[in-house]
Amino acid sequence: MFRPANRQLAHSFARLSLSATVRPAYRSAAFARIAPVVGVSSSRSYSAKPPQRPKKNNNSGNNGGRWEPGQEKKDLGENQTPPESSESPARPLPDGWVRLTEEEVRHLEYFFKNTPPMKGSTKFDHVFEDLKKYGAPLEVREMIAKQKAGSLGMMDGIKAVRALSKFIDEIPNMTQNAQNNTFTSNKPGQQDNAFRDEGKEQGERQQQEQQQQSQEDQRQQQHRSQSTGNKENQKGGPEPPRFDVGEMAVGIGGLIIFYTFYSMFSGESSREITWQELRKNFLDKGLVEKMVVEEDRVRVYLNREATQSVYPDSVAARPGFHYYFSIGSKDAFERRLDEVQAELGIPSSDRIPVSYASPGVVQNLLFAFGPTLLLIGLLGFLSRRAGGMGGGGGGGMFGFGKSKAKMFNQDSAVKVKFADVAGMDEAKLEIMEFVSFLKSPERFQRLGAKIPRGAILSGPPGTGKTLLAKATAGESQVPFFTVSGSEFVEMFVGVGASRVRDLFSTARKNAPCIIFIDEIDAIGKSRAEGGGFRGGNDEREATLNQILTEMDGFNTSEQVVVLAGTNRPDILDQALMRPGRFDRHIHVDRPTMKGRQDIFKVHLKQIVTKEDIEHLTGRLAALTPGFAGADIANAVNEAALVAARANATSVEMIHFEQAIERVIGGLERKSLVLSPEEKRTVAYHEAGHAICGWFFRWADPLLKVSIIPRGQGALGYAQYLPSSDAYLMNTNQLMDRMAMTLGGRVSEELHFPTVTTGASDDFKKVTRMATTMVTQWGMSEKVGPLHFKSDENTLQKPFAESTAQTIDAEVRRIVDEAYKQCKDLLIARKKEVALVAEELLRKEMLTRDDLVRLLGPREWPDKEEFTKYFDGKQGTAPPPFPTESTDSPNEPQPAMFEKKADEPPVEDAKN
Ligand SMILES: Nc1ncnc2c1ncn2[C@@H]1O[C@H](COP(=O)(O)OP(=O)(O)OP(=O)(O)O)[C@@H](O)[C@H]1O
Repeated sequence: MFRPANRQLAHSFARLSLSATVRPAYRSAAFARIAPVVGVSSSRSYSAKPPQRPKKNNNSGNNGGRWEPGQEKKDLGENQTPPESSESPARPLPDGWVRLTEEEVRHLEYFFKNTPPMKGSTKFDHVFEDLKKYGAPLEVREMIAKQKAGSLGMMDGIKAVRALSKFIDEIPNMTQNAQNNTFTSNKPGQQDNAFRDEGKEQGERQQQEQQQQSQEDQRQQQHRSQSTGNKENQKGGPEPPRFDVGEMAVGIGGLIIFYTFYSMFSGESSREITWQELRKNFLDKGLVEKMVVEEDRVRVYLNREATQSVYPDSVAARPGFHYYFSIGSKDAFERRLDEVQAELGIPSSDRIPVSYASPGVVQNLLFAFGPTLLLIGLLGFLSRRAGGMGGGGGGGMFGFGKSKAKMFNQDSAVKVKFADVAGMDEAKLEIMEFVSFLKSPERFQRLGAKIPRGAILSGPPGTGKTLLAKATAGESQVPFFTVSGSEFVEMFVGVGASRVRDLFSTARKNAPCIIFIDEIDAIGKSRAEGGGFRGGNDEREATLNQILTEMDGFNTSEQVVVLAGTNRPDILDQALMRPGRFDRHIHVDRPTMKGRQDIFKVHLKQIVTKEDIEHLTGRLAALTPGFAGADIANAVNEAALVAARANATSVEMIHFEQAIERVIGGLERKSLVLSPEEKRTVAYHEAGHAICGWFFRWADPLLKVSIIPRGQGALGYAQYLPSSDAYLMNTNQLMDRMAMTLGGRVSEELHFPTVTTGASDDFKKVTRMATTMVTQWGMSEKVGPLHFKSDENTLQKPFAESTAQTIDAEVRRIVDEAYKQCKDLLIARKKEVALVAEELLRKEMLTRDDLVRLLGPREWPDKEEFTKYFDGKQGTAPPPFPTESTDSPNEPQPAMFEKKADEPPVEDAKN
């Protein structure tokens, strides 16, 4: 009767078996765990027959009664079902089971009893009995055959255990049916009464045995029967058949594991010997069972049982062990063996069988082509990885070919929406089309419209190109891949292209989705650029070509939108911009006054402030012409930090103004101490700028003038409110601006015996402005309406030498005119300059109100936003917008400083 406890045991044993066969390192540990389990079944009381002795050869009387090789074969063919004894008539077996031959069982038994650590043990005797009577899975027979051939592997053991565990799984059915006195086979509908018959038969036999056995055995038997919980027994009925299928399976499982494990890992499995040793030790004593010739050597298989009796402690008798010796030629070996056998008087019918192992076709082919195939495979693998030549990138060597794009999807969601992007209504409108395409493509396809492939977002840094792309993904609710153009560039050729392939293939898998390539100019530069100075650009070109190919590869229904951001659309390859690739070109400019106000509103949402938002944002927007969205975000955050530093409960106007001042001019340099003479020079220099700004009609209205050093190298500055949204400037405005810029130096000339280096940056601006007027804006009569593109990277000038001279002369003329205009004013207003300079020396910083107090109201009407937000009632002092500065002699000008000074027209002049 199968006991649930045993079933559990059997299952755990099957699991344990697998791990034991798979991990040889745990050999002893596994065995230690197996042994107690096996020990459970050893308490059964089957009668164990003593191990059979090797049969003597009765056919040949001339060999001294030694063991005759081939005897077993003759008596009992290998793998041949033994003739059933009268005790055990043929009975059906479970599916997939075979009845082992006597020789096979004996082989197993011998293995057990001669392999440490089970040497001499009789604990498994009942298992061998079971094997004889009930058979075993076919896999066990195959294992035995392989072990004999020396090719038993781990998989054979695993297969056998699997077959057994399949059988174990069926045990509950058998147990159930056994209670109803029937066992069912695996096949539905087919009755298999193998174990029922076996059980009955065994029960009867055991009852007979029990009568013959000693009293003590009987008591032990009864005790055991009781402990199995047999119901009939408890009821006091007749002794039932004591057959326990689960217990038997556990026993066979243990046997399989032991057999596989120790066959494979029981130390030395072969040893070379000489022909002389073979002859003296084994041939002469008749211990050789067979020989197998393999190429240039011969395996010798000894009859183990005979060898064991002759050499009890030798390794030669160990299961799975064999000797081998080398041969010069097969003919010579056969001749020699014949001679020896003739000498020993062995009749030709009993001679040692010799077989020839042929390596087989596959093995031959492998030997011939294996190394070459391996080499080709290795090279293919490496080149595939290095160049990422496989479809979809394939990873690249050490992962180089994999795209580094970051992916955002619904989970790691892009939370940005169009509402978070302010001040670029037209750009939003344009890109909105992509959203509707991604959301409802059928609307477009129905009318036969081709879907736009992508768009280039161009514009100055920080204007919100990335933000806009993210918002597009956020609105469309699709995955968003973002990658920077520079991430495609690597030192290995082909990696960029591979990454592009990988990116697009991932995107296709995640369609509909958006790819955003930031700084596309890193790879998308015009291939014609660079003229004769090219070199090392092949990798970049290959990457660009790959992008072009991938974009061509989209079919119109593929919902992958490619957006790209750049600050330099002018240098992009024209192939990128053609229809069918980046169809749309969306320019995102610096925000207008209204745009800045909206952006301030977006960022002020997270700020605690009690100010009136409408007025606050208007004033801040007016103070920050030329600011990009990123500058605004930075200024707002800076204001909150300033307020926190001052322990304020809310961020106030003063904090915003200080923050803007800091963003524009940099940190105050309190550590920079100027001498009184230097300070005086700076004061007169700045006063010169301030007076020009106050009295020239077309100059920008002054907001603030200061002589506190800030940032890198600015010793003082005058700040104006430029005509922020003016995109056109006339000659008058340009001349006034140039004259105002020269005001610092002219003032120094007028008030000091010598001049300083402080006006260097002013000269640079004036020269650039004048040059642009002559060469690009057609503001010189002599040069005329011509545009000469100035490119500092090219050595050739786009004009003749004579034109160059004319340009030089015209630039000089314009600057001279501005200088004269400035000098005339400052001579006329020398007293006012001194007035402002002395006040500046006293207070270090003057506001517009101070100037009104010192100079009277400005003669020219102020701009509307100026009067609206700077009426002197709000705020302490207008923050700086440094348009003019006094340079320190040695230090470079801050880039920010210069840039703001020329907004917006001179920015164009750079091109
Ligand atoms: N129009 C805007 N509305 C709101 N915030 C903005 C806007 N433009 C920029 N910002 C802020 O500036 C930050 C930086 O902007 P973003 O990275 O999009 O600029 P970009 O144009 O892509 O810059 P770059 O050319 O240097 O890559 C944004 O995270 C956002 O906080």
